[in-house]
Amino acid sequence: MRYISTRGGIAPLPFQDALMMGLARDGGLLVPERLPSVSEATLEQWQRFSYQQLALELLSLFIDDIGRQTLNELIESAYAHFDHPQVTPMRRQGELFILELFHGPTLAFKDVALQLLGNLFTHVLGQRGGCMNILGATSGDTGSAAIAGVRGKPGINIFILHPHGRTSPLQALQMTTVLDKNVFNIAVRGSFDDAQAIVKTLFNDLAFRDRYCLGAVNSINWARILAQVVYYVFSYLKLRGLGHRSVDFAVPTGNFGDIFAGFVAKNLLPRGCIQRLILATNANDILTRFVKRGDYSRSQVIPTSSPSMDIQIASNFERYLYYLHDGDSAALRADMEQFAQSGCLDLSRFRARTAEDFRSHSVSEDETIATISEFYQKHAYLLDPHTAVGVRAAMACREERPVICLATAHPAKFVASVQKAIGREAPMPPQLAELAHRESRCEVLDADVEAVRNFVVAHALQKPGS
Ligand SMILES: Cc1ncc(COP(=O)(O)O)c(C=O)c1O
Ligand SMILES: N[C@@H](CCOP(=O)(O)O)C(=O)O
Repeated sequence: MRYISTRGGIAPLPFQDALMMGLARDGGLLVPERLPSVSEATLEQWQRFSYQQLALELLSLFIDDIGRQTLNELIESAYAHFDHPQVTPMRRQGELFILELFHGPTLAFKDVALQLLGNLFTHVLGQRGGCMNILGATSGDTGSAAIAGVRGKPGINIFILHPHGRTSPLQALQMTTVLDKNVFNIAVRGSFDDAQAIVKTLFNDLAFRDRYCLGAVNSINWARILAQVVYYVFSYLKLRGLGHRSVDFAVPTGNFGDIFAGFVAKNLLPRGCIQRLILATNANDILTRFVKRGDYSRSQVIPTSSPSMDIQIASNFERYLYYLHDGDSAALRADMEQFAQSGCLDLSRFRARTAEDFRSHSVSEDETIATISEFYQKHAYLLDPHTAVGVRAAMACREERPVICLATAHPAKFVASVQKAIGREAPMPPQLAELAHRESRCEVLDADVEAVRNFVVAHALQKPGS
């Protein structure tokens, strides 16, 4: 399998090069040259596979430059520290199925991909030699999961930008209390969009990128999307085993990475297995407006109780737009340029196609808290605010099929919202309870490219001989 850029400006690459490139060198995002498809007969064979076995089969469809045995070892070790044998267990709660994606070390769905990504980076660096400086932006969860995936690994430094004071306090501590020498946290005075823009600007400075061997952990990296496809297929197979041939997924959405993995899974499986993706947003509803009206126009980021989704410019939207344009990179480039200049696009001409893929609903703050509270009263099951946004959207958009709701984070990470909803805190897992007593380290900088660049230069690993 080869990878190409949405913007059409690079020669096709094998997987390992795509992994190391992260953001395409022409400013676009890498996508596979073609999407493979999985037959009914293959699905029958996969029906009883463990999470790890299924991951090996699915990843092998997209990775042909890492030997099968090595890939198997990387997968096994990635999921060895999850606290549930099924990695992503699913529970029925009333009419909904809750897919728990928070059983990894940092208690959010990001661990599923980032534990594997850390292993893949180490494997490729081990073969090629050299070093890597990871540069990423987080609104709360990618940061700690990426840090957990690479802390202490030789040949890798990691620089993570988060919006100062806009994550939950525990999310910030999960990052800043990691004191390994290769970990650097930067709190930028601004929003997640500001942080993500700084990261992209530095990646698009090709001389800087090459000199400092920048690597990407955000979902701009295709490997992130790929690893996330697995839990869609795994959970679909579970419901298929119960006699459900067709399902919908409800996905709380910010940067459009998770739901894009769902789009890949939908297209990989036989037609109709995944019928619709329910795209759930909080008050930052640009993507809901896109699905409902084709209106893709950005506004100010609004802080909410689901802070990891406080995003207006969803980086992976470019990948979906590329498919809407049927792979026409020139048309995609024109749209991306127009959006960069004006902050809006009229995509209403795609509404019929978009409706085949998505339903969407935007959830208010009051509804988010009420959903946590009502769900707890009804099922004695605690949702985190992001998952609550997805559950509320599922209830608003569901049709006659079962809906699998992605539970993207553990509720204990969001103390204030849970307290507001049920009048007390969620039981605290030990890895969170101890954080408040730990030493922490973080650099606070203005949301300014040069300030971040200088910080990275001062702390980056250098290529041998440079
Ligand atoms: C807990 C949680 N839920 C949902 C999301 C949204 O996922 P995505 O950005 O892939 O759309 C995020 C952030 O990515 C998150 O951290
Ligand atoms: N919500 C995310 C934002 C970054 O998204 P990513 O999937 O592109 O890494 C976070 O928690 O940081």
